[in-house]
Order: sequence, then C-alpha cells, then structure tokens
Amino acid sequence: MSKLFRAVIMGPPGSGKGTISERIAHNFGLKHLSSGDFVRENISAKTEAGVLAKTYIKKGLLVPDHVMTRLLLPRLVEMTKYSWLLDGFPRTLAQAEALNSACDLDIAINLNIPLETLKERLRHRWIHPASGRVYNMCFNPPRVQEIDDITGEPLIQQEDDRPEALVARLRHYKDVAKPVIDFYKAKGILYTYSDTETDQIWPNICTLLSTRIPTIQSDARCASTP
Ligand SMILES: Nc1ccn([C@@H]2O[C@H](COP(=O)(O)OP(=O)(O)OP(=O)(O)O)[C@@H](O)[C@H]2O)c(=O)n1
Ligand SMILES: Nc1nc2c(ncn2[C@@H]2O[C@H](COP(=O)(O)OP(=O)(O)O)[C@@H](O)[C@H]2O)c(=O)[nH]1
Repeated sequence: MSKLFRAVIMGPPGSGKGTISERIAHNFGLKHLSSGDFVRENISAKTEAGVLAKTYIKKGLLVPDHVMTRLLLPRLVEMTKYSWLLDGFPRTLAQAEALNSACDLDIAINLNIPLETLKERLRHRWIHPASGRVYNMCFNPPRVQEIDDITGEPLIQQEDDRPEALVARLRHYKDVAKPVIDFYKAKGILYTYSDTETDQIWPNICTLLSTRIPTIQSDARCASTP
C-alpha cells in the first residue's frame, strides 16, 4: 500500500480553503475533512461536544480548544486508513500541538490573500446551510440564483460574512494563526501561497501535491475546474 498522505489547509475566512480542498479531494482522492462540517454535524446530532460548541458559535465565538479537539481527534482515528486533508483545524497553537501528538503531517498549506479580495469574495458568498456547499455569485454561481444546485433548497448569506464583521474576524484570525504558521514553518512543512485568484494558486498546489503523492501522475489533474 502506498504511504498515507496527511495535510492541513489554513487561511483567513474567504481565502479559498473550502474551494481548494474540494479540488484537492477531487483530483488526488484525499478525504476532505472540514472541521466546520464536523461542528455542524455534532450540533445537529446533539452530541455532548456539539451542545457545548453551539453555545459558543451562537455568540460568534471560537469553540474552545478542548472542545474542538474532543470533537476532531476521534474522527481522525476513524480515518487512519485514509489519506486526508484537514480544513479549518488547527486554528490555534494548542490545536496544532494536539494534532501533532495524534499524527504526523506531510504538509501545511497556508493561503495568504489580500484583505480587499477577502471582503469582495465574502460579500458574494452564498452557502447551502445543510450541506455547507459554497457558491460565489461571480466565481462559481449556482445554476439558479439563490438556489442550491443539488437539493433545490434556498441559499443563505452568513451574518459574519458582512464586511463590518469581517475586519474583526480577520484581526482575530491573524492573532491566533501566527503561532500556528510559525509552528509549521519550524517543522519545515509550511507552503504559503499568495495571490488574489484561486485559479492562479491552484496549479502551484497541484504541482506540489503531484510530487508528494506519487500515485497520482497526470498534469491534466491540475485543471481549474474540479
Ligand atoms: N478549529 C475550529 C473550527 C471551527 N470552529 C467553529 O465552527 C464554526 C464553523 O466553522 P467553519 O465552517 O470553518 O466556519 P468559518 O469560521 O465561517 O470559516 P471560513 O469563513 O474560514 O470558511 C466557526 O465559526 C467556529 O465558531 C472553531 O471554533 N474552531
Ligand atoms: N471571485 C473569486 N471568488 C473565489 C475565488 N476562490 C474562491 N472564491 C469564492 O470565495 C468565497 C470564499 O471561498 P471559500 O472556499 O468558502 O473560502 P474559506 O472561507 O477559506 O473556506 C466562496 O464564495 C468561493 O466561491 C476566486 O479566485 N475568485
């Protein structure tokens, strides 16, 4: 069996983590593990960690490290046979350290996108709340305006995607992400990508992964559309 591959993807809200993760999962056959989706599933299933997490999210706060870790690490244990890409976790140094004790990462992808670009993207972000599917009215619009392509259900815009809320979210992101970025830099596994367009970043990530996941050969996989 080929070696399993483990990666995390980091970046501020709107930096394209979800979009790029979908492309990586599709092109390289990794499991895309979204911590936001895990949180939402636990909230719906009313697990102990989910009930606790909800009290923080309702107030617009980050879920505390011990709750996030309790929620995430058991899911990774279920994934020991698979290669995966973790999106949205770790957000803090404590989460990065907990993950480090649970498994060895091959790479950490860090998306560095200008503030104006983030604001513009999130202004146009619409999501399907039940599945977490993400659209952008300019970049990847749904077939029918404000309607999910798969279920036909209505799309919504998140309160905290408003430009006024975004500045505070970004400031907070920078503060907590800096030590995580330094942690992965010190381990020699950090790959940072800076651009205003996902389609410019994607071929570079694809090239990196093609050299690191030897079972995948074709350059054709690096096309922008999944
Ligand atoms: N490591 C994490 C991951 C998620 N969350 C909580 O779960 C919510 C949903 O996570 P996600 O879908 O990643 O949402 P956003 O913060 O909206 O992320 P982004 O805009 O970057 O996609 C977050 O707002 C946060 O309250 C958290 O506290 N810690
Ligand atoms: N205009 C534009 N929008 C993009 C680009 N890449 C992603 N998006 C959109 O920007 C928003 C944020 O992307 P998302 O993947 O949700 O970012 P995340 O918050 O980091 O997970 C979504 O509405 C995407 O469809 C891009 O290169 N250009």
